[in-house]
Amino acid sequence: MPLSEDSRYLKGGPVAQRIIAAVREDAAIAKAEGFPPKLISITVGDTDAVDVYVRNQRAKAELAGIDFEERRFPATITAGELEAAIHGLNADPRVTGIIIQRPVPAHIPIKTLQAAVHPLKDVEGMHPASIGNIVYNQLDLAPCTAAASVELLKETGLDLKGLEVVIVGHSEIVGKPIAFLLMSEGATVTVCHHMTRSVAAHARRADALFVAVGKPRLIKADMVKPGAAVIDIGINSEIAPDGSSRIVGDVDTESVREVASWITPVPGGVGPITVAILLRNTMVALSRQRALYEATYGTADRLAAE
Ligand SMILES: NC(=O)C1=CN([C@@H]2O[C@H](COP(=O)(O)OP(=O)(O)OC[C@H]3O[C@@H](n4cnc5c(N)ncnc54)[C@H](OP(=O)(O)O)[C@@H]3O)[C@@H](O)[C@H]2O)C=CC1
Ligand SMILES: Nc1nc(=O)c2c([nH]1)NC[C@@H]1CN(c3ccc(C(=O)N[C@@H](CCC(=O)O)C(=O)O)cc3)C=[N+]21
Repeated sequence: MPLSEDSRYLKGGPVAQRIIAAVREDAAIAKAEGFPPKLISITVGDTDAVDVYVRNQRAKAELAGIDFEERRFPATITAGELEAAIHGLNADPRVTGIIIQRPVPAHIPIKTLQAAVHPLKDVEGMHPASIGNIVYNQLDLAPCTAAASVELLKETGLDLKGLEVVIVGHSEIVGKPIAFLLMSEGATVTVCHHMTRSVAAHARRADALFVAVGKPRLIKADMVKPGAAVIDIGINSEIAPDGSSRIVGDVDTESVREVASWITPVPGGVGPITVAILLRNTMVALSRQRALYEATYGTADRLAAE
C-alpha cells in the first residue's frame, strides 16, 4: 500500500484546511467592517526550518485573506535595534499580529524580544505575561505548534482523560506548552529532555508520544509502545541520497509505523496545522483588539465610527 494511503498516518492537511476556511470567513467579515487583519513576521539571521515556516505562512495567509509582511534582519543586528522595530509595529494600528521566528542569534535574549511585543499583538501567546494563561486553563490562544500537536492527537479519537502521554523536548515554545495543554485535558504527562536518564524507558510507556527535539530519527521502533499515537514535531533539513534537500522529522517513521497505531508524517503532519493556528490566533488577537476599540469608542465598526 502506498504510504500516503495508510490510515495510520495522521495527516495535518484536512485539519489545516478546516481551520483556514473558518479564518477566511472571519477575515472577510473583519475586513468589511474596517478591521483588515495583518500579520508581521520577524526573522533574524537564517534557519532552514524558519524559511519553510515563513514560506507557508505567506501562502496560507494569502489564501485566508490576511495581509502578510516579512521583516528580515541580519544576524548582526542588536537587541536594542530589534526592540525599537517591534515598538514601531506595536504602535502601528494597521498591524494585528507580530510573530518572532525562533531561533534568534545567541547574542539576542529571546525573552526580551517576546516581552517587547504588545500582549494584544502577541499571536503566539509567548509574552511572559501571556504564556501563564495556559497554566490557568485559558486555552484560546496558545503557542501554535503546541496547539497544532494537541489538535492532531484529538484526531485519533483517543480519550485524553487519564491518557499516558510522554513529551520528548521541553522548549518554551513546544514541549512545555504541550504539557500544560494536555494537563488541562486530563492527561497524565511526563516530560523528557537531554538530562533524562532513559528517554526510551519513558517513551515505551506512552499511549501518546510527542517528539520535539530537532534530531532526525531520534525515536526508533523499540522506543514505542505497540498501538501508541506518535506525534512527530521535528522539522529537520536533510540532504537526500540523490543530493536534493528534504524535510524529515525526529521519528524514524519507516520503522515506527510498524509498531504505532497512528503516526504523523513529516512533511504533512503538524506543520500545516501550525500555520493554520497562527492565522487563527491572528483573528483571536484581532477580536481582542476590537473589543478594546469598542470599549473605548462605543462601536465595533471602525467604518461607522469614522
Ligand atoms: N512542526 C512545527 O510546527 C514546528 C517544528 N519545530 C521543530 O521541532 C524541533 C524542536 O524545536 P524546539 O522545541 O524549538 O527546539 P529547541 O532546540 O528549543 O528544544 C529542543 C529540546 O529537545 C531537548 N533535547 C535535546 N536533545 C535531546 C535528547 N537527545 N533527548 C531528549 N531531549 C533532547 C532539549 O533539551 P534541553 O533543553 O534540556 O537541552 C530541548 O528541550 C525542531 O526540529 C524544530 O524545527 C519547532 C517549532 C514548530
Ligand atoms: N516563533 C516561532 N514559532 C514557531 O512555531 C516556529 C519558529 N518560531 N521557528 C521555526 C519553527 C518551525 N516551524 C514550522 C512550522 C510549520 C512548518 C510547515 O509548514 N511544514 C510543512 C512543510 C511543507 C513544505 O515543505 O513546504 C509540513 O510539515 O508539511 C514548518 C516549520 C515553526 N516554528
